[in-house]
Formats: sequence, C-alpha cells, structure tokens
Amino acid sequence: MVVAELKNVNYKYPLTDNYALNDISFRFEEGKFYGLIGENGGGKTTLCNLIRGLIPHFYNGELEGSVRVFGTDIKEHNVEELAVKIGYVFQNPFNQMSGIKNTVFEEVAMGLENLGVEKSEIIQKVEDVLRLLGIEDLMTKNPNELSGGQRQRVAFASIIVMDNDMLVIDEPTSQLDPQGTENVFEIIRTLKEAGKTIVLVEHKIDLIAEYCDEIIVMEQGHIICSGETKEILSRMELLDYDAQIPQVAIWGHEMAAAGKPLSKIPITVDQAVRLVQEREG
Ligand SMILES: Nc1ncnc2c1ncn2[C@@H]1O[C@H](COP(=O)(O)OP(=O)(O)OP(=O)(O)O)[C@@H](O)[C@H]1O
Repeated sequence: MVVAELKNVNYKYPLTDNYALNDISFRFEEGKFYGLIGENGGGKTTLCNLIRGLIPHFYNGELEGSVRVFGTDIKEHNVEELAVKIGYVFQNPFNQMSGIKNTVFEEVAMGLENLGVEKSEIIQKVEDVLRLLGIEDLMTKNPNELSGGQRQRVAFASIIVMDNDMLVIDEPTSQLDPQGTENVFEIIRTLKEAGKTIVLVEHKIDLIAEYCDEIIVMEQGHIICSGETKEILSRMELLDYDAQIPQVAIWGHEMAAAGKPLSKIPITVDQAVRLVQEREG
C-alpha cells in the first residue's frame, strides 16, 4: 500500500525566491524504511514537513503539484489528526520533552491522555514501551534530570507509545555517542519490524547502509536519485553531489580500479568480508 504519494511537487517558503522542493515525485510504501540523505539545505526537512502536513498548514508559501497522504490530499488533512497517524521524532530530544511533567511515566503518558485513552490502558502501554526501550527503571525519575541519551530514549518512548502508522525521524542521533546511536538504530529497527513506515533523515551513512531499505538523495530541492540501499550507496557519483557513500564502498571501487574487483560493491563491512571470503574461495 502507498502511504504517501507526491506528484510534480514544487514548494517555496514564504518570502523566498528559490524552490525548497523542486519537481518532486515519489511514493512512500507501507512498512518500508527510507533513508533521506544529501547536502545541507537540500530539502530533506522540508520534504518531512510536507508529509507531516506542516506544509501547507503551518508554513504558507507556494505549493504546487499533488500530495496525498494516507489517501487524502494534504490540503484537506487536519494536522492534529495527521499527527495521530504520523509520529515525529525531533532532532534534539530536549525539544521533545514537555517540560511540565514531573516523572518519565507522566511524560510518556501525556499523548495518550490527550487522546482520552482509559487510565488502565495508558498504564499498560507506557509500561510496555518503557520495557521495550530498557528504561523501565527511569519511570519515576524527573525528565529534567536525565542524561542526553536517556532523554533521547524517553523522547522515543513518547512517540512509540502513540503507535503511529508512520514515523518521521529527523537526525535523531546528533546528541548521541556511538553506542547511543547504535541503540537508537536498533529501536528504529524494532519499529520497522512492527510494520511501521519510517522516513529517517540522517548523515551517519554507515548506519543508513546497514538499516534502511531504500535511499532518497536530495540536492537543491530535487530528488537526484532513489532506490534500493545497496544499489544507491554503491554509486561513486553521489560524492559529486555532496552526498556521502560508505567508506567501504569507496574501497570496493578502489579494489576494482586496481584490477582486484569483488563480485559487487559492498556497502557494509560485513558484506565486504563475505565478498572477500567468496572471492578467495
Ligand atoms: N522556514 C524556512 N523559511 C525559509 N526558507 C527555509 C525555511 N526552512 C528551510 N528553508 C530553506 O529551504 C531549503 C531546504 O532546507 P531544508 O532544511 O529542507 O534542507 P535539509 O536538507 O533538511 O538541510 P540540513 O541537512 O542542513 O538540515 C534551504 O535553502 C533552506 O534555507
């Protein structure tokens, strides 16, 4: 099933001359994990804002073309209703916290309370999510006294508990050390396994290579290419567009240039090891 479909979309923010989105056509399919990459200012966050309905409901500007999300034209969606279907994880978890709740439990329960969910159901759901993320021991802690990594998990818990069909996640690991980053990707993998559609903006290309099903590369408001992760991230020409590819893919191209090609260009170290073992028989 298609969850969001964009056809020939152009968008300009108010009082700007350049298109932040330029002739975008794309279909997001249910249950897939999309990695959105490309240069700074390429249009990644703007594309996320459009799918979430913030464009055109919050940002005015000029929107042309067709955008349908869950089968309805984005102009006809109510943003609050759309927020129940599409969860958003902020770049900075400090912004995700309400700042008005005294415990992690209350913080995570807040969205469900706002929807009028019954108390016993809220308790069950919050406990399940905290357990899933391994933070049940933080339940009675004050959210303002947590470390950056703990806040990131609580921010994820507040989103996961809402059980949205789709998640838009904008650079969730910018505050985290390598272990925290790996943990967040494992959480996202769990969400994908639960059938969620995920759109992730992220610059850490090795993790994108390991986890995402499909990649969308943006530059100056255009989608310059998209497709299966292993195909897209093996393309050296992405470097010409200030997009990254994994170091191991560059090594694969260097091996080929040196007359020692592998059967394909690897995009993860594990894949490279397998391909070398295969070649050495
Ligand atoms: N609120 C805004 N008002 C006007 N122009 C904006 C606004 N937000 C973004 N832009 C412009 O739209 C273009 C696309 O920006 P966007 O933030 O979507 O890119 P991005 O790929 O997410 O960049 P980054 O990787 O740096 O977060 C840029 O030229 C940016 O300056």
